Amino acid sequence: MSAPETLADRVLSGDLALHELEAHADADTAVEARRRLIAQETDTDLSALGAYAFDAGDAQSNIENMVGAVQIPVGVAGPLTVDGSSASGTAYLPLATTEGALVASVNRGCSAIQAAGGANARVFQSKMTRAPVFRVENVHEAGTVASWVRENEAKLAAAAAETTDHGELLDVTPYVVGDSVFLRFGYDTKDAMGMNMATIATEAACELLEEETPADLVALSGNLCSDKKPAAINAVEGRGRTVGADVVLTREQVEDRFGTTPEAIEEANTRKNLVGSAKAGSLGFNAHAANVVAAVFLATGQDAAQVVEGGNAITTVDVRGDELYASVTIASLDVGTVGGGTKLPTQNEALDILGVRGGGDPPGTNADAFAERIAVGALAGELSLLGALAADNLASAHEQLGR
Ligand SMILES: CC(C)(COP(=O)([O-])OP(=O)([O-])OC[C@H]1O[C@@H](n2cnc3c(N)ncnc32)[C@H](O)[C@@H]1OP(=O)([O-])[O-])[C@@H](O)C(=O)NCCC(=O)NCCSC(=O)C[C@@](C)(O)CC(=O)[O-]
Ligand SMILES: NC(=O)C1=CN([C@@H]2O[C@H](COP(=O)(O)OP(=O)(O)OC[C@H]3O[C@@H](n4cnc5c(N)ncnc54)[C@H](OP(=O)(O)O)[C@@H]3O)[C@@H](O)[C@H]2O)C=CC1
Repeated sequence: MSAPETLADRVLSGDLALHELEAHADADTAVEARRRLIAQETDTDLSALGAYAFDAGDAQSNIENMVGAVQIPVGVAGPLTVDGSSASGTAYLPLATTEGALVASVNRGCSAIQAAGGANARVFQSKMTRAPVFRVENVHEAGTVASWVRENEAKLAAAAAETTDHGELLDVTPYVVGDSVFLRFGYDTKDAMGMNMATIATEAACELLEEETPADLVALSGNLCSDKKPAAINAVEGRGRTVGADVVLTREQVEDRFGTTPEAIEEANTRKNLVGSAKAGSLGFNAHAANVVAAVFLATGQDAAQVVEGGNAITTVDVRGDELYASVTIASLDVGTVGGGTKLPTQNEALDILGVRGGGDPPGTNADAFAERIAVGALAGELSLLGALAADNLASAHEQLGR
């Protein structure tokens, strides 16, 4: 095994490629060699990047050309009691962020929800999607392929099942545009977010489809999935977990926690989250659901690019007599408690705070509980920010805490 300096010199001399270092040293030495080289080449001090708290070998399936790790401060909001289909009881919410005032705000929302005895939450659908695109001759052939798919879903499911123990093909929906056929495959991926699982399973199903029909696969992802892009299909049909949360607060709780009235919060929600979002052509009819989604995703090893879909949320607020009803429904929350970045040690610990590390019993229940806790966290964030806007103290809060 070579020392980091020797390895770095071999890369500089052209003897080794930058990405080949792990084949010539243990993972931590390879990372150190690469960091030295980049520091030298860029004349920088990268010692903070090198101060990370896990073995580089643990991250080998998560990163290539590793030079270190960035650290994001993690705070907690809560306690927060959830009555869900899988989540039950009280837990804290780990939030990784650099936006001052965010944790304080979510914490304030949590304290209001706690005063009300907790929030309800429910996963309505769990379906990760992958939508390949096929070339056909013309619309007649497109019709033939779509019909074959509708009649042979069981065969496609069997082909997909060959590739995974946990994944299950739920449905396949054909969409035709001229000589292109898109098939939106939807899978129950249990506790995995499921994007690798669904992609591998869909490839197997596509091989069968190409054997049995005139369709030619052009791309295994044809963007109707729709992964990591703002898309109405996810907002309408859902993707990953579709999950809702709601709570009823008394007038006293609203006044005590937010210094404003139920009527003022309702008006802020209507004019901002509903009318303002409609005028903006927004897909998300909420204030900042993505703030909570992003902070929990970073803390727990979710795929950060899928925050795009996690922002597909609608917040409703209604005065009911002398009480305030508030809800958040997230259409496409892509979460897992196994796989991807969830297995890294710090991310594992964050999942432990929520009590959802690893596979659930039965499978799928941990990721369901996780989704429900995120939805309630988003509700806490919505209530607090709407409260701050209604009481006109958003700017002053960020002057005090956020700078
Ligand atoms: C900042 C507060 C919470 C002050 O709120 P406050 O009511 O003035 O403060 P308070 O001292 O009376 O404390 C009330 C509660 O807030 C919490 N709290 C208070 N301070 C802390 C703290 N240091 N650490 C942890 N928790 C804290 C805590 O729960 C506390 O209760 P207690 O425990 O004392 O009984 C409030 O003004 C607020 O929430 N403002 C809104 C800020 C916000 O939501 N920012 C989110 C980011 S904005 C953004 O990114 C999106 C945006 C705005 O662009 C989207 C859009 O277009 O709408
Ligand atoms: N390939 C792509 O196109 C994309 C990939 N990604 C990346 O994909 C990764 C996430 O993919 P994902 O498939 O979730 O994870 P992994 O690829 O890490 O696979 C997780 C595997 O865990 C196994 N498993 C064990 N216990 C359970 C359980 N209780 N529930 C479900 N599965 C279980 C499953 O094996 P088995 O299947 O054998 O049952 C599953 O396939 C992330 O790193 C993400 O960044 C993101 C977007 C696109």
